[in-house]
Amino acid sequence: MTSTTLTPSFDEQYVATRKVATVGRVEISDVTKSYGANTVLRDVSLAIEPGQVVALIGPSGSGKSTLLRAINHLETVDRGSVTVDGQYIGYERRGDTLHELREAEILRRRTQVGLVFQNFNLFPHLTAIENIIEAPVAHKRLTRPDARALAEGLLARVGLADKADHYPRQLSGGQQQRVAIARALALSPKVLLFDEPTSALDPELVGEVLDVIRGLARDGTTLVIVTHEIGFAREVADRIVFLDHGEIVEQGTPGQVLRNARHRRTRDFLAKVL
Ligand SMILES: Nc1ncnc2c1ncn2[C@@H]1O[C@H](COP(=O)(O)OP(=O)(O)OP(=O)(O)O)[C@@H](O)[C@H]1O
Repeated sequence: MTSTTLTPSFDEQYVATRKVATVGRVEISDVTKSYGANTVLRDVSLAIEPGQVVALIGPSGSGKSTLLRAINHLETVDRGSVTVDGQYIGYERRGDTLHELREAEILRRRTQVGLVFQNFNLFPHLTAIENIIEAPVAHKRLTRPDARALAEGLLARVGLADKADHYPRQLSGGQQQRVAIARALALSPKVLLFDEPTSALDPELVGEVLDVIRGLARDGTTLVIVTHEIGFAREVADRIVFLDHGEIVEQGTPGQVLRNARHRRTRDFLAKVL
């Protein structure tokens, strides 16, 4: 009898180096959302396991950002629900019905889910380190000295220890985005959402932000990334979800979706972007 040693694919080797996560399970159940007559999400269901990295891809206007924002209740939905480790961010269940929580409680629960925007959203009048300090002081009741120590560690983690006292205008786009990621991490979120984190960057600055995201994936953070960077999605994601007209048309490993798409809509989209 002969035996064959299978060489693990790049994807398998990459996933094998990742830490095992136990928190950060996201469950999206039958989510439907309309703006007036425009239905932008239709019965979307998706379960994301702790530590999984999911890339959401799809044409402009397909509902990717809306779905991302529904995860941390920045967007309310018309039907369906989203939970993180079994907890609603915006609601509590009483009997058979969901009741929206008060703003203060929503903000408290939302700290479990960080969101990094395309345009960084840093406060221009605060330095890099001050931008990071504010969030844990406001939302985690950390003292300023403790928040500063945390922020210094996070700046080092994103490779910006020497830029702590720079204002956003003194930083490149890639550096600003790394400060925004450090700020999101300051609340120790279970899940990090990225809305096209590299699309506002000059091409030569994209790599440094992608490196930070790769590091987060290795550390076992649950990541949901809306991206037009199909190459990056292929490399970092465990699962690619293709959304079109508010529906999940297809999902699977990068190999399944990008090389062997089953649906014509997926193939047509990929033919345009690849
Ligand atoms: N606040 C809003 N009010 C009305 N319509 C909205 C609002 N936000 C989004 N939409 C509409 O919802 C649809 C989905 O938008 P969404 O931003 O989720 O798509 P997307 O896939 O992220 O697009 P893109 O790749 O261009 O960012 C679009 O038709 C958009 O015009």
